[in-house]
Amino acid sequence: MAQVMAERAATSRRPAGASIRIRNARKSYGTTTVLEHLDLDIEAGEFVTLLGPSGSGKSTLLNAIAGLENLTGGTIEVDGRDLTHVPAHRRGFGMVFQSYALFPHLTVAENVGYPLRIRHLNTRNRRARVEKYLQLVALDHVADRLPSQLSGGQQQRVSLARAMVFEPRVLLMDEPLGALDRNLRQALQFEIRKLQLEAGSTVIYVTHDHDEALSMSDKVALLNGGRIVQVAAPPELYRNPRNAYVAAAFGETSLLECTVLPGAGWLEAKLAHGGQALRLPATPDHTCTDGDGFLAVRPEMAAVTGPDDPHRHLLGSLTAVAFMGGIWRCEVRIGDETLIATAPSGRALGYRPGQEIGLTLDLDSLRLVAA
Ligand SMILES: Nc1ncnc2c1ncn2[C@@H]1O[C@H](COP(=O)(O)OP(=O)(O)OP(=O)(O)O)[C@@H](O)[C@H]1O
Repeated sequence: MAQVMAERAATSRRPAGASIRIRNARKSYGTTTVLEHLDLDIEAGEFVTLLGPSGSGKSTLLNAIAGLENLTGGTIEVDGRDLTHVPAHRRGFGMVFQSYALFPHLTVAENVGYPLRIRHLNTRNRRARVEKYLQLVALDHVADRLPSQLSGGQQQRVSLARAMVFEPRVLLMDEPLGALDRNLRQALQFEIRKLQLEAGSTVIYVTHDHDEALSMSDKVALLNGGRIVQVAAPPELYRNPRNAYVAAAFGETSLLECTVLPGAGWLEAKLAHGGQALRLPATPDHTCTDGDGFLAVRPEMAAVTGPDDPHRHLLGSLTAVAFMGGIWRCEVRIGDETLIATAPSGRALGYRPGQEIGLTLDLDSLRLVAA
């Protein structure tokens, strides 16, 4: 009962995450422009990932939100308050970096308690809070060790607990799992998301790992060259990419060059290589509705069949086959381009590389995208 009441009390004083509104953010170093006219809206309690290739401006944007970098122009509002010129230490955000940045001479518990000490929390409350967060990251059994006596994954969990212990409204993370091996990354991805949902904080998370972004986030902002190309929930980004860059950024996609001709209720995609054509339902999800673009095909949208199948949509030549457990992964040549298709692996494929095959396509899911 006491436990339930304590948990209720903790819940009732739990701070909700803050909302963040970035408008027309710009950053230049001399003549080099790093962020350009960037807008981003983050709702309270959202987990938003900044994803993009090296040099696309992810860290610069995160550091500007943290107050560690000054913008050249634009504004950052947090819960409606303009924080653009407020220094980092006054923003009260938690931060986690790839390098754990723990104090080497302090124990795990002292490291986690540090943000509370500088906020002058009394010893009793400090102890209780440190214990709670060490339990949350499953490290209460190593509270008295020094960071050097921990593994990399454990050290990163300490820095996570230290960033969360003062229950910040905003938690900023810059590639926090970048130095860890794959298995540990996956375990910690799950843990971070669980902790964030529990605490209700707003998280902005930088990564260049697409799978990490898709699996953890409420929303992903995909950056390229200092601009946000598309920001949306992961299923939306996956299903309805705005252009070929976004389509290629998530999962495997075959992009076939085509020319689009609009019709009444349909769009015709004339493939640039091989001379075949395809009619798709004209929905608002296509971003190329007239002229040159790409037909974006995910492997699960294209199934291999016989060349004489009356339901086939395209013809191609099978060039390679791989057994992937649940499916056969098939590389199919169409003109000069390659399309990845699948076939169920419950039975023999029945076709060998070099053979002509047919493809049936999920026409409702295919997208015609701008370059
Ligand atoms: N102090 C600086 N002076 C000049 N250019 C800089 C400076 N800091 C960053 N840049 C440039 O700004 C661009 C964006 O850098 P940023 O670190 O934000 O990219 P990123 O997407 O986080 O990349 P990565 O994934 O490699 O960390 C890069 O081209 C970088 O060279």
